[in-house]
Amino acid sequence: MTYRVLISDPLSEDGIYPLREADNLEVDIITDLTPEELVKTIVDYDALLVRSQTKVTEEVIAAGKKLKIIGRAGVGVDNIDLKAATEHGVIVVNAPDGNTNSAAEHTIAMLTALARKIPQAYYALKNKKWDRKTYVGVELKGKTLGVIGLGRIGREVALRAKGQRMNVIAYDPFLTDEKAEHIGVTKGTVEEVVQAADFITIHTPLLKETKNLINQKMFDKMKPGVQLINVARGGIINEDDLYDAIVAGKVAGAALDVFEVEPAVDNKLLELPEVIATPHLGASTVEAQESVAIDVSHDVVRLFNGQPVKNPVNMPAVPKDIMKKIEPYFYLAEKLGRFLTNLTDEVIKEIKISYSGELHNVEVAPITRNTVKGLLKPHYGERINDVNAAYLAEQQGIVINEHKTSHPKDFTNLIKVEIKTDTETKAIAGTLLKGFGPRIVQVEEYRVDLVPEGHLIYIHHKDQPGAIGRVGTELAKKGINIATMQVGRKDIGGAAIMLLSVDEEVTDEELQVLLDLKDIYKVSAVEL
Ligand SMILES: NC(=O)C1=CN([C@@H]2O[C@H](COP(=O)(O)OP(=O)(O)OC[C@H]3O[C@@H](n4cnc5c(N)ncnc54)[C@H](O)[C@@H]3O)[C@@H](O)[C@H]2O)C=CC1
Ligand SMILES: O=C(O)C(=O)COP(=O)(O)O
Repeated sequence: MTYRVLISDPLSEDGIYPLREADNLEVDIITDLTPEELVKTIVDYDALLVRSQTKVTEEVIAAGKKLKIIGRAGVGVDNIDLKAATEHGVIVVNAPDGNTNSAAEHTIAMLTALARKIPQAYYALKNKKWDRKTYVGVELKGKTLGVIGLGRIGREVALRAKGQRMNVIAYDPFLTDEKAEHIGVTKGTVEEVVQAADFITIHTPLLKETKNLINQKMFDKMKPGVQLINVARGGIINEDDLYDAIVAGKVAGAALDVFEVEPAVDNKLLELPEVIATPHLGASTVEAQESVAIDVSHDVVRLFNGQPVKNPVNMPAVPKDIMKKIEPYFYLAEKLGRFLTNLTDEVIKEIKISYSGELHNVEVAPITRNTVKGLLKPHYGERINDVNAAYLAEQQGIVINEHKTSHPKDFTNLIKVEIKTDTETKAIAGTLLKGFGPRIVQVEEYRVDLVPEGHLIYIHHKDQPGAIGRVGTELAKKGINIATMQVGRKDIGGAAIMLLSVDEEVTDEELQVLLDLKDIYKVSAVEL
């Protein structure tokens, strides 16, 4: 099978070699598409690779009926509708490490240029003005840099600023005292940071919580003459409030790489002499572009080779060593879910999954996702996958509960799945037998030993002589071959089950014939 990859923003040709080398991928580079053109074009593609220009809206994602992965060759995914991607089962990956260094270096370049008014002086000189009075700057040494967002880039900026002999104070909700000490920064609240700083640099993602984080109220708390740098995202600093603070003389300067609306050619901030700017160049180095393109390309190749991706954004990443331990359970988990679908006709309210034995101390969320996927597949078909399984369950109001216990009675590992409706609870359990593969070992309250695959007929009957024989005879009459058979009962002469695996799918009419037999209460076909 060949998958088609659309690259809609300029990516490094040297960085996309993993895509070019893959036998199962066909790559098209079509940049500068209008939103309408993208909606039309995406229909034919299985993967979309972008930078920050392409807006991957819900409309684009919904139009991409074949779309399985969106790769962001960079960090910020605010140009991608993550909710829509998750809902449509499209995995989003990014390249979180590839441009850290370049963005940090660009921030320091902006900081230095701002302090020494280099762009303004350059512009004057190019216009034949030799002006040594207007462009007097300030030293960085001994000044305080406030860093808001001490993630990958913020940390690198802090370390470099210390090299300039600056004091660094930082705010990040995940900054611990130990980490602050290790990096050599003072930890503060966001208010403390803006109050203490001579220069403030922003390195958070653009989120609902960070939009307009730096607003009029914050400017009021800042030192007079403060200068700001934004190489993160437009909109984190409120542009109107920044404009007013500069005009009022509170803010002495701002260095902006990013803007609320890009391209930012008509932005009023650019009219102010105190504002220096670059057109979103933080990640624009040969090295960063090659690195981010390689990272997303590898993830696309991984996905289409059935391997787990390394940098998922809309699904938790699972380390390789853990994935190795849990991946063998995915098939079993999906089959347990699939089987359970047949056990109730009522609305499922809760799925409880209990993991025991070897599974009690590993990350089981991916196994849970496979169980939920199997359970909901009859309702969603191929639309459901690892990315959206939990989301779709949540949309249906189904509560998912995971439990872990260390000691299963008879198995080294056991996955027990129970579904609860308003009136009943149905259970199934399975294990992975070393050297033999997956087995279903419990269906409802019956012990079984069943390979979870193929066509099954699941029968509830009364434990009476002749019941099993009648079923066998009837199937023989129809020319249906029984490959394996499991029986289980509660008490002699009481409720019992038969689980027959047959060589072909049975029709509703054939099931009805079985249901009409004496002592047979319920018959269903289970396709695993
Ligand atoms: N101008 C450019 O070309 C580039 C811009 N960026 C932007 O920089 C951002 C940061 O990149 P990385 O450092 O790689 O990401 P990261 O994920 O390593 O770090 C972001 C940090 O922000 C923190 N944070 C989240 N909410 C916060 C809040 N309300 N206040 C303070 N901190 C908060 C997080 O805890 C995290 O530590 C990206 O999201 C992207 O938008 C990234 C690369 C290049
Ligand atoms: O990685 C990021 O978040 C960036 O902002 C870089 O954007 P770009 O890929 O240069 O359009």
